[in-house]
Amino acid sequence: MDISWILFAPLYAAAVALLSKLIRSKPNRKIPPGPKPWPIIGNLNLIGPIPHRSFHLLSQKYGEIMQLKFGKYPVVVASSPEMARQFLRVHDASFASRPSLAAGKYTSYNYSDLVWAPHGPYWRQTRRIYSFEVFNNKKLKLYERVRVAERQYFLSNIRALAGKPVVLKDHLSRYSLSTTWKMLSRDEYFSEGNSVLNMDELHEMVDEWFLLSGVFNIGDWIPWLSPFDLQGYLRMEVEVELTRDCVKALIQNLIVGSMDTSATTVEWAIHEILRQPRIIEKAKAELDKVIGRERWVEEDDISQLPYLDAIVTETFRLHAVGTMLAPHYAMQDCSVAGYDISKGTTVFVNVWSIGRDPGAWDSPYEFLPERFLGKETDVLGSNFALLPFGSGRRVCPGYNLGLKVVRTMLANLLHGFDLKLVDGMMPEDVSLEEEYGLSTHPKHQLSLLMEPTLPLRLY
Ligand code: HEM
Repeated sequence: MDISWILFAPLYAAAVALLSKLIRSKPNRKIPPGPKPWPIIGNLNLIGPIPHRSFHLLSQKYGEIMQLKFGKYPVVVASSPEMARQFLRVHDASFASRPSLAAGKYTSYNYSDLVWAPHGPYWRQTRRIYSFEVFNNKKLKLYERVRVAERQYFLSNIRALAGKPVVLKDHLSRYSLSTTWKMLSRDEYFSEGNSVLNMDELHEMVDEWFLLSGVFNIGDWIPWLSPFDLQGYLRMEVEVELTRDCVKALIQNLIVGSMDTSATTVEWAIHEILRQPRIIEKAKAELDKVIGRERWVEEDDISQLPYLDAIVTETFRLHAVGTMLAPHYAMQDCSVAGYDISKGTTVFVNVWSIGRDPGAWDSPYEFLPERFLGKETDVLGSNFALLPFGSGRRVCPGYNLGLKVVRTMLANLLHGFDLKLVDGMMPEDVSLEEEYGLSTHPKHQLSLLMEPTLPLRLY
């Protein structure tokens, strides 16, 4: 009996499967260019510890829209203002969801927060609560006195440390957090000696949230590896014992949103201007002229301080804390700029690349606030070359508060203190190295001497 068919049976089966797959696959699909994926890992091997830089390098080869595979899942990266516009404005409705990554499951009570919630009725309702109950202009104005009181506490604390090196980051985070917390609860979230919450624990929680939310967890993309938790991220689950998950997740957003983003932006601004003392001199001259030496800078003064505002805008350009926004997710098949993007694709808008796009910016790698002087520059999502808060349906709902805090915090630090480097450090030694996360920080924290410059009764 001829039994050769037994040997060839697996081959026949494979050929039939391939044929039926080809028949089922959609004809003439045009996929964005990108590197060839490996079996199992796809292109994960190309992503280094600072993913926006890895994407940036790849985009130089494959272009402003490219497609990779993480495991077997498609990932598209937009790296130009026009591609950002395509995903966040032209096709916003198709890409306004989030992928179901481990970060959202473990840090945000099973996607119950606003950052990780998939697009749908729950997300819409929580967004409405944020917009009307927390961030509307009237409410923000009402709570200006809270921000002023917290600012005073922040500035006095720093003044008390005159002559000693100050790790500015800790004070900045504490100030941002206390501002939001008191607007929400009218309560002390911590106080020296009698603490409701321990600041170090809270810091740890926020740092973990941002780290976990930003990481590329291998188990997300190669699901059969997820039980092994190869990078150890899932073991780092945030340990806060609370019960009502949705409320907890939303409050958690307010805490992490306010504590890290504004403080990190100011931290980056200080790193950049310490490298160029002329910028500090120019900003101080403007503050002396407009504000004088007898008072602090108030929120309403900012429109009179174009140079200060230009420093903030330039910081957003080079150091948007969300270097790739939060990941977006295709809810349906969609054609973008002539390419077919499949339902289920994760989309990253590489704001880090866009801020350095030579087609959009002169001398893109130079920190040059002057480029914004005499121009109306939008940072809230209509200028796709500058997207620190994102754009479209998922634009940051806290931008109004974030902008107020960043601008006044930086203005008052420059107005009320001389910032001096310690340990013989020279301006050019100030590091711009990054530590990646959902918010990207300076890798090396700075210690500074902060000498008061206004009459002491003001502190
Ligand atoms: C300088 C300050 C801030 C910056 C640069 C910033 C930046 C961002 C970015 C880039 C996104 C993602 C947008 C996208 O995925 O397309 C975002 C979303 C978000 N931000 Fe902010 N943010 C800031 C302040 C705040 C504050 C103060 C809060 C709350 C207290 C906040 C709460 C949120 C929330 C809840 C989301 C998720 C929105 C959604 O997915 O629908 N942010 N932010």
